[in-house]
Amino acid sequence: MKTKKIGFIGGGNMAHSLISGLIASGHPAQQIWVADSDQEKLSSLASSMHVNTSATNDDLIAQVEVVVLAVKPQSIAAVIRASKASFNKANILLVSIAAGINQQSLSKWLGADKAIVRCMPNTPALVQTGASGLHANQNVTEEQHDLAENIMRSVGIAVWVENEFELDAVTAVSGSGPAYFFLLMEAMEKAALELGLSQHTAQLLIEQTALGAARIALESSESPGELRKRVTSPGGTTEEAIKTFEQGGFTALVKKALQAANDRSISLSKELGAE
Ligand SMILES: NC(=O)C1=CN([C@@H]2O[C@H](COP(=O)(O)OP(=O)(O)OC[C@H]3O[C@@H](n4cnc5c(N)ncnc54)[C@H](OP(=O)(O)O)[C@@H]3O)[C@@H](O)[C@H]2O)C=CC1
Ligand SMILES: O=C(O)[C@@H]1CCC=N1
Repeated sequence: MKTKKIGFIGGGNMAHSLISGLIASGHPAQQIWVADSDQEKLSSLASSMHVNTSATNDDLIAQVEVVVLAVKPQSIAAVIRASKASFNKANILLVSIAAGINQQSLSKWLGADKAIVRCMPNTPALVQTGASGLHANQNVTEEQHDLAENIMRSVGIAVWVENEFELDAVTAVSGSGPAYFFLLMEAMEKAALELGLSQHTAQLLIEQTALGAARIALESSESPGELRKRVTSPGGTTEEAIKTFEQGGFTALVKKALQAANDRSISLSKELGAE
């Protein structure tokens, strides 16, 4: 994997996270190419990460063995269509990380014989703790399958899903998931300030608590429910907080939020997909 040339079309938030994680895990920056319509963003990526830049998407495709399509879902069709001829290159693998753009549409725009992996990563790839779901079409070779998996594994964990529809759920759970935890952290910080803590102290305590909770959940054989009970002393403080969360419909609200994200992934595929 280390010797493969990887190109990113779109050098925004997610590409930045993936590229930083790849480099930190030992992938040489000289083996990475980026193209972005925003020249300022491109120069900044090149100077901060020492990756190669390509003046056009076609130049990038000519250089690499795997192209990670990291533009907004709304731009995917135009980007693929504009470079269709360049994608006519032996053994090229397209990895699309766009939310909601399905294999059927990608194949229609790119060509039915092309190797395509759909992937849903997340931004913690930046610090090599990403979580990705992947789905390959029937044209993907074993080597390309391993290549896509190795790219994602170098920045975190990677899980293949058998049915493509599962990627809508992966998007709702782990693709968007970091934002849910950040939202909780933001809300806790506001509450902590009201309770009299300084911003610095509140932030430090919340970040360390989030890290500790995640680590204990990962490393312990107990379920989150069991771990929660260990914190919740009968008649104590946590019990009051949990009761308040549930009176406000917390569990039902989380279910509704994830359903909304899942449904948006499906509606994106209808809005933006090929006819
Ligand atoms: N952010 C996240 O947490 C995650 C995002 N994703 C997916 O990743 C993809 C990218 O998201 P994100 O990184 O947040 O988006 P960004 O908008 O941050 O990045 C996309 C970049 O692509 C550039 N771009 C637009 N059109 C072209 C083009 N024709 N050729 C080359 N570059 C172009 C944009 O430039 P400009 O700004 O000038 O338009 C921008 O710099 C999306 O499809 C999203 O669904 C998946 C998982 C998580
Ligand atoms: O919000 C989005 O649509 C993208 C996909 C998952 C995370 N960010």
